[in-house]
Amino acid sequence: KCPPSPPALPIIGHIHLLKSELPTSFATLARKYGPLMQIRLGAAKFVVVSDAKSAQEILRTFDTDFASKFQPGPTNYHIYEDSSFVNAPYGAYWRFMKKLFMTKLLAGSQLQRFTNIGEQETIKLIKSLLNRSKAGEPCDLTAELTEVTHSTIYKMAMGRRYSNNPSQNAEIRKIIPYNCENDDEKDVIDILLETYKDADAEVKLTRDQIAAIRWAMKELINHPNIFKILREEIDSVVGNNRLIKESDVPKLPYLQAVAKEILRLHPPSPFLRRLSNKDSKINGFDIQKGTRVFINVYMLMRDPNCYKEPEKFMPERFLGNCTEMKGRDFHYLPFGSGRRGCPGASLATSLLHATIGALVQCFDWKVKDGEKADTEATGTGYAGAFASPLPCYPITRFDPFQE
Ligand code: HEM
Repeated sequence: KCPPSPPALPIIGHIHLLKSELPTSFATLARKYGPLMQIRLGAAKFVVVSDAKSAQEILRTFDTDFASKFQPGPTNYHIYEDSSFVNAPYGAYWRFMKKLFMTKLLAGSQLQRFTNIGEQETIKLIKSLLNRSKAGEPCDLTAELTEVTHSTIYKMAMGRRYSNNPSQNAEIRKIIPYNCENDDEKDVIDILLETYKDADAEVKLTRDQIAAIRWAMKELINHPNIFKILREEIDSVVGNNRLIKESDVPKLPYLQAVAKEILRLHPPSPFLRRLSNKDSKINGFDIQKGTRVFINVYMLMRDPNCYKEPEKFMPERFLGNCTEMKGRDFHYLPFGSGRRGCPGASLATSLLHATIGALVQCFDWKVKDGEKADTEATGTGYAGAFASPLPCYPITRFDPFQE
């Protein structure tokens, strides 16, 4: 019993049924063809999952059987195909990297070091925006955030060897040796260097982080009432003589709710990708070994049976006991779930809190050429909204560095 499929055309399959925004196109088809459907894009076949029950079966009950990922593009053109941790097949290499991430890179003092780097970079961002504000200049917030995120990732990867000179960083990247072809000969350093040179990981991490902050600022500019509540909360906890810090966050539930709501409404990765390692049955349908699966988390996180007025930006839904979310883990998946879930989730959220908090604490925001920040829908293609420019004016309201 195979999942149903919309009528296909020869050669192109279902491409003609899709608009440029893939998550919403798949959602429209799923409403007609059901929570599990087969889609063919040219020669490539996929199963698209659109309900929490099937997602739970894949990500929890049969997690190991679906623990590999397929490459989103043609693999022949993937330069770092063999070294990518983000896309690595489930196996010894992935397990080794995962362990390294969880026990060394994203644990204990390293995690604290990353959080400190995040805080230093936020200070740099605020200082740069204060200068813009003083000069009465507009800024492209996306460009500023890109700069900060790149520099954060380089500092995390290179530690003390990182320099403040951008051209030197480019040089460092060029000279890192990368000639170990044979998997058996790789040592820890080779693998770490590969991870560092992993274009997928770097692009993805940079893109996700920037997309989330950019969406947060757009929604906050367009919802002055929510902006005001958030600022009042920050003022009441942090006071008015210093910049917000990561350690303030536990006392800032509204800030946490804003970040959660941003990731619900605008997940930087609207799809999770899985590749089945063996034949299985999901939600009553047969899924063959080798099937490529897209889980449409964009749709799950806008399910009207789970969220009241799902299209609206309402951080309140994540406050208090959060009854809306009880037992609904598989309706909230901005960081994925299971073995392949995002190991950087807590670091990412803590960077998100610090940056959004500081931007709200220090500035009023005006959008160039008009009242509202344009909130284009999901962004085109497979990925979430890419980092398009966000031109706006920061108006200094509080300068934590004033003597
Ligand atoms: C707002 C920021 C971020 C978002 C929304 C995000 C989201 C995601 C998502 C959805 C996945 C796929 C999960 C799945 O398939 O179940 C993922 C994987 C991953 N993320 Fe993140 N991420 C973010 C930031 C970070 C950061 C800061 C790091 C590292 C420091 C990180 C490291 C990774 C890695 C290594 C994987 C691949 C894990 C694997 O395949 O086993 N992410 N992320």
